[in-house]
Amino acid sequence: MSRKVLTLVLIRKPNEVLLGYKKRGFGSNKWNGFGGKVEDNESICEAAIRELREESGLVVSPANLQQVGMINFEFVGDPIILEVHVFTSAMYEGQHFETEEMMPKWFKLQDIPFHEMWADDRLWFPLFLSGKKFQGYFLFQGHDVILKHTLNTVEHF
Ligand SMILES: Nc1[nH]c(=O)nc2c1ncn2[C@H]1C[C@H](O)[C@@H](COP(=O)(O)OP(=O)(O)OP(=O)(O)O)O1
Repeated sequence: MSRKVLTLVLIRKPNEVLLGYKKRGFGSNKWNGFGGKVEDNESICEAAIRELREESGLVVSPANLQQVGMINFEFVGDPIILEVHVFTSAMYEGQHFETEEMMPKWFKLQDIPFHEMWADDRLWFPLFLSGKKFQGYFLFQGHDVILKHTLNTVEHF
């Protein structure tokens, strides 16, 4: 088993969250946070900020970026574990814009499109939205079916 470290950033307003419709690549045709692979020359926080900027146009400073989750994903038949570090910020600069990869859109919290998101999101978003920190593990069969999972709140990372 080897690991790939990835980031996922969810920008919040009091009653809304910014999601992006992924137009290509892994998880395409789903609404998701912004993120991607951590490169060799950068920290996980630096990668989170860079991927957010590249995919949405928004800029967040390191001081405003808060880690809220850490999730390991395993896919049946794939020896690579995805270690996804989930961050949030309520402070950002810039205007979001559509990129080749993502179409950003604000969603009211009661209108989050879980039926068009990764199946795990429905399980951990409530923790994230209520300000809790969490750690999870999800075993997927294909991209839609969760065979097994664990999800726990944690005090800090
Ligand atoms: N089950 C899951 N639930 C979820 O909410 N986000 C997931 C997820 N599995 C992966 N992600 C996130 C992590 C990361 O932000 C993104 C995938 O990373 P990337 O955008 O780098 O993938 P790509 O294959 O598009 O890479 P590039 O071609 O390098 O852009 O999806």
